[in-house]
Amino acid sequence: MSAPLLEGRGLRLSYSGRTVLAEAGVTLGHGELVGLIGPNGAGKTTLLKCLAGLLRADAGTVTLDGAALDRVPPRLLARRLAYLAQSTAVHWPLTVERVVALGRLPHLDPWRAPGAADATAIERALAQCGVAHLRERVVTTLSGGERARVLLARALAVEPDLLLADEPVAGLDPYHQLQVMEVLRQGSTQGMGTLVVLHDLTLAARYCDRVVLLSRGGVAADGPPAEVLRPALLEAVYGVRMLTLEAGGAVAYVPWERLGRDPES
Ligand SMILES: Nc1ncnc2c1ncn2[C@@H]1O[C@H](COP(=O)(O)OP(=O)(O)OP(=O)(O)O)[C@@H](O)[C@H]1O
Repeated sequence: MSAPLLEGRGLRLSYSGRTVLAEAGVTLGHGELVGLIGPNGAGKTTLLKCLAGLLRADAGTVTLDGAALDRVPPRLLARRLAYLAQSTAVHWPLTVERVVALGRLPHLDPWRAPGAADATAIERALAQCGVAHLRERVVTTLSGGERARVLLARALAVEPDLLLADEPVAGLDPYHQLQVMEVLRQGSTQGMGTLVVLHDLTLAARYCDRVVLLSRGGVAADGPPAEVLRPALLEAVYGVRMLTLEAGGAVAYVPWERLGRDPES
């Protein structure tokens, strides 16, 4: 059997003696769209950073196509893996088009100017994220939701095999939440493996092939959305009773009632 596209196993990480990741593990296959969910502070960003090679765990392994991630040459890794951070802060006053073009940097070398393939990737990413009309705008002047979509476009312009996206729909209006999830879904049909941090369980249920529920730094459940998003499990992990609304074979999850103290505190 071939190795998964990305695999993290037994990842442990502590800050000042406080456990943030406790034997966390996740796999991601080619063409899979996997939702990473869990309460604030559960360790989702930390896990994503470990999987991206941005943070070294105290123990455990991360492999890309079966090879240790830290052995993959940085330039090759930058071509294959795109990481979309939770923060949408941008400090450089570049135009939107230039920001998205930065996604092509791993594919260029000092002796080759950007070519047709680069231009195509940039145009496609601008269009997919609905920001082509903003191309001449300076990115620091954009609204939060506009900026978030520009940063996703930069990640997609890489044309990576693997996208690790930390809350790409945070701060987006309903139209653009659906647009972004559709873009991720489309990426999957073209073979891109995506691990996406989400707080919206309805989006996770509707778009993801699989959902990984993180709680207190460990994986509480990993499986198809219908198996993971069970009322009793959600109550235990989130400390919230969810209303579930079923319509046309889909399930919507509405946070309804807090059941006690914050389960991560
Ligand atoms: N550099 C750090 N030093 C100390 N503690 C940290 C550090 N980075 C993260 N933490 C702690 O680790 C825990 C997990 O943080 P992380 O950002 O991974 O959570 P998360 O699941 O992504 O949360 P959220 O949903 O709020 O984004 C939190 O309790 C956080 O306070």
